[in-house]
Amino acid sequence: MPSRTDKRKPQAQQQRQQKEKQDAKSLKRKREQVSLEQLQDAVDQFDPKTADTTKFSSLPLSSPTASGIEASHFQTPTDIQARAIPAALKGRDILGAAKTGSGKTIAFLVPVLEKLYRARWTEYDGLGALIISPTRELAVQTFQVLTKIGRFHSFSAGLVIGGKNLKDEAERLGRMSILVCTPGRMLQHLDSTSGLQVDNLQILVLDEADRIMDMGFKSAVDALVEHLPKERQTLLFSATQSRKVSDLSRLSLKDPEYIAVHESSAASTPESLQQHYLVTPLASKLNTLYGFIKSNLKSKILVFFSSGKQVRFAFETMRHLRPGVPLYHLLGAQKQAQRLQITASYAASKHACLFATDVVARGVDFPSVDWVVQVDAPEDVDTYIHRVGRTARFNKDGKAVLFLDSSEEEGMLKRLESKKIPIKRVNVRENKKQSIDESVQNMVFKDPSLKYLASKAFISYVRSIHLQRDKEVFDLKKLDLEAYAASLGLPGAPIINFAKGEDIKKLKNMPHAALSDSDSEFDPEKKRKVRTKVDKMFERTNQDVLTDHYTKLIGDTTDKAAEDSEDDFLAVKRVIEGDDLDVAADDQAVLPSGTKIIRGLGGEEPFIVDSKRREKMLKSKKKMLKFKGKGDHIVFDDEGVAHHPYRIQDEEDFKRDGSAEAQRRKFVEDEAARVKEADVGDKALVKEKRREKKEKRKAREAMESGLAPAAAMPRLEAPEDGEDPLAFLASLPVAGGARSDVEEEDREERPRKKAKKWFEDDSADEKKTKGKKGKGKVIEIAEQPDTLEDYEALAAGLLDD
Ligand SMILES: Nc1ncnc2c1ncn2[C@@H]1O[C@H](COP(=O)(O)OP(=O)(O)OP(=O)(O)O)[C@@H](O)[C@H]1O
Repeated sequence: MPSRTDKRKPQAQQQRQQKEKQDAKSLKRKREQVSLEQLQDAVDQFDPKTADTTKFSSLPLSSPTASGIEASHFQTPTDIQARAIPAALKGRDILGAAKTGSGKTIAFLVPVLEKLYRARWTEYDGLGALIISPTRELAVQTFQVLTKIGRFHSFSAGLVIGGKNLKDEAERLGRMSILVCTPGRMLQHLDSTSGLQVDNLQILVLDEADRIMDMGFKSAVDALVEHLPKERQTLLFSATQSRKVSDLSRLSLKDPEYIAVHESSAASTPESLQQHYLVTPLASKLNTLYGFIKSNLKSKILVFFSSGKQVRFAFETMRHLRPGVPLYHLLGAQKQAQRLQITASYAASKHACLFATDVVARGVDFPSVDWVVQVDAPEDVDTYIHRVGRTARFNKDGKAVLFLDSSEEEGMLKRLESKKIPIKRVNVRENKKQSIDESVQNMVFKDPSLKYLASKAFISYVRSIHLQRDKEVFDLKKLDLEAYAASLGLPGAPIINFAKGEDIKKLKNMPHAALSDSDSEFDPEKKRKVRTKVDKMFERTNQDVLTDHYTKLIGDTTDKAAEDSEDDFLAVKRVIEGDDLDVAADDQAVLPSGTKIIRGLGGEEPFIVDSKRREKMLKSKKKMLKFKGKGDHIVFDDEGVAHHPYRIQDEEDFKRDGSAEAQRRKFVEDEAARVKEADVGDKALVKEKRREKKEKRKAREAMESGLAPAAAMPRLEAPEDGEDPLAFLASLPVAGGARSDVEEEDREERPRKKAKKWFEDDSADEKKTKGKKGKGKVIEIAEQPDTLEDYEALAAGLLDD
C-alpha cells in the first residue's frame, strides 16, 4: 500500500506542472503584449517622409505578416504600397489611386491584417474586417492573395460572393474575422443572418471604390454601410479614383488621406503598355478580329465586348471557324462554377483567347496577357483604363488595340487625350485582312440557334449604343445597322423599340449580377418566386426558336433571367415583308425572304415559318395541339349533328326576333309541322314493313301448303290494325340471341359474316361465336304473343336486358 507521502507526491508534481504552464502562458502573453506595444510604437514613430520604405522589412509590420510577404516573394513595396501601408497602419482613412497592376491589393490587405493583429482579434470578437469587391472574380482573387500573405496569422477568413446556398454560408459567417464579399450578397447576409456580428467592425475596404460607389451598387452599398459602426477605419482603392465629397460622406470617411501615386505621371496607364487603335466599320469588326487572332496565334489575348450576347455570338462563330488557338468565353450570366473554371483555365494558359464582358475589366490579374483587344468601344475612359490594365501588369510589357467605327473615332480620341492616354493609330495590313462574312452567313443560315444568337447580339449592341451616356462618341444614327446585321449573318436588321425613362441609365449601370438570377439577392421579391426551367421556357418570347440544341450550343449554364431582364425594357418589333403576307400589319414580325406563313389549327393565328424545323413543328398535329386551346363540350343529335349543349342568346338578339309569346307560338308551330312531317314518313315505313311481312307470311303458308318455295319464317306478327307497337322496339338494341322478327329479316339482308379485321383470324371468329353461344342471354319465347299485353311483356323483357 502506498504511503500518504507517496500519494501527495504526484499531486504536488501535477500542481507544479500546472503552475509552470500558467507561468509560461502569462509570460508569453506579456511578451506578446510588449511586442505589440513595441509594434505600435514603431508604427507611431514611423514617418514615411523620412523613413526607408524601399523594403517590406523596413515597414513596422508584425512578424506573421512580414513572414507571409516574404514567403510570397515580395521584397520591395510598390509606390502605392510604400505610401498607403504606413498611413493606414497609423489608422488613417485612405483614398488610394494608382495605375492598374501596381499592387493595390497588398496595399490594403497588409493594413487589414495588421489592424486585427494589433487588436488581438479572435473569432469571438465578431467580424473585424470587411473587404468589398465589385465582381466575384475580383473577390476570389483578393481572397487568394489574403490567404497567401496572411498564412502565418490565425484569423478566420471567408468569401461571400453568392452562387452558394445562403443558409450554408450563414452558418459559418458568425465565426469569421475577415470577410471578402460582393455588395449584394453581403447585404443579404446582414439583413438575414442572425449570428453575423458587425458592431465591432474595425476596418472597411472598398476595392475598385469608384465602381462600388456608382449607381449600380448605390442602394446595396448604402444599405450595407447602414449596418456598420461609424467608428471604424475605411480604405478606398481604385485605378480611377474620384474624390467626390458626396461619396466620402456616404461612407463617413474622416479626414481621409488622398494617396494618388501616379497623378503627376505623363500617362494614366502603365508605361510598359503599348496602345493602339484601328478604324474599322462596325460591319467589319468580326472580320478584323478573326484576322487579328489568326495573326497572333502564339499570344494570350483578352477580347472585350459590350455585352454577353456579343461575347456568345463571337465565341460561337469563331469556335466554328477554328482559328487555331484555344478559345474561352466569360460573361456575368454564366454560373459561378463555370466562371471560376474558365478564369482558372485561361489564367493557366500560355496561348489562348478569352472573349469577355466587363466582368473581368477591373482588378482581375490574369498572368502574362499579351494583348487586350476592345472590339466594342468602352463606355468611358475609366473603363478603357481598366480594360487595358489587364495587360502590362506590374512593370511587364503588354499591348492593347481598340476597334473604332469611324463615327466613334473623333469623340473617343478626345476623351482618351483628356485623361493622358497615349494611343496611336494603326491600320490592318492588306495581306492580313480576312473576310468571314460568307462563312458566318452560311452558319447562321443553317443553324436557327445561331441565327437567334445573332439577332440577340444585334439587339444588345444597338441597345448598348443607345444607352451610352456619351453621345459625342456613340451615335446610333451614324452606324450602318443594315451592314452590321448582314455581318452577323442576318437577312435584315431587326427594328428595336426602346423603352423610355430614367430606369435605362440605372439598368445600364447595374452590375450584371444585379440583373441575373443567380444574384437576385438584389431583388428579394424575385428571389422568393421560385421559377422552374419549365416556367422560364414558357416565359420566353421565342420559345420555338430557342431550342435544346441552342442550350447545348452555348454550353448553357447561363441564367436566363439575365436574358429576360434585357427584354424587359426593350420591345423588339419585327417587320413583315413576305410575299404571302396575309398577316395583320401590327403582327410585328420580320419575315426574311423565303419564309412562309402557316395558319393555326383554328385558322385564326398565323404562324411564321422561317426554318425547316419550324415548318415541321407546325405540321405536326401533336405539337400544334398546344396552340389549339381547350376543347368545347358538344352533343350529337339523332342525325349525328354536333351542337353546343346550351346556347344562350343575347337579350338584344332575342328581342330582334319578336316578342316572347310570338316566338313561343312560332316554335310550337314549327315543331308541330316537323312532327307531322316525320309522322307521315314513319307511317309510310310501317305500312311498307307490314306489307312485306304479309307477303312473307303468305309465302310461308303457301310453302306449308306446298304451293310456294320456302322464305324467311316470321316469328312475330304485328297487329293488323293501327300502329305497330314493335315499330319503335325494332330500333332498340337487342341482347344476346333474342331478336325481333324485323331484325331477323334485316339480318338476312346483311352479309352473314362480318368482314375480317387485319388482326382477327378464323379461330378468333370461332371463339367469338362460341363465347356468344355460351354466355349470351337468350330469351325463350314460349308462346306466340297474341295480344297487345303479350307484346308489351315481351318488349319489357327485352328492355330489361
Ligand atoms: N511588391 C510587389 N512586388 C512584386 N509584385 C507585386 C508586388 N505587389 C503586387 N505585385 C504583383 O503585381 C500584380 C498586380 O497587383 P494587383 O493585382 O494588386 O494590382 P492592382 O493595382 O490592384 O491592379 P488593378 O488596378 O488592375 O486592380 C500582381 O500579380 C501582384 O502579385
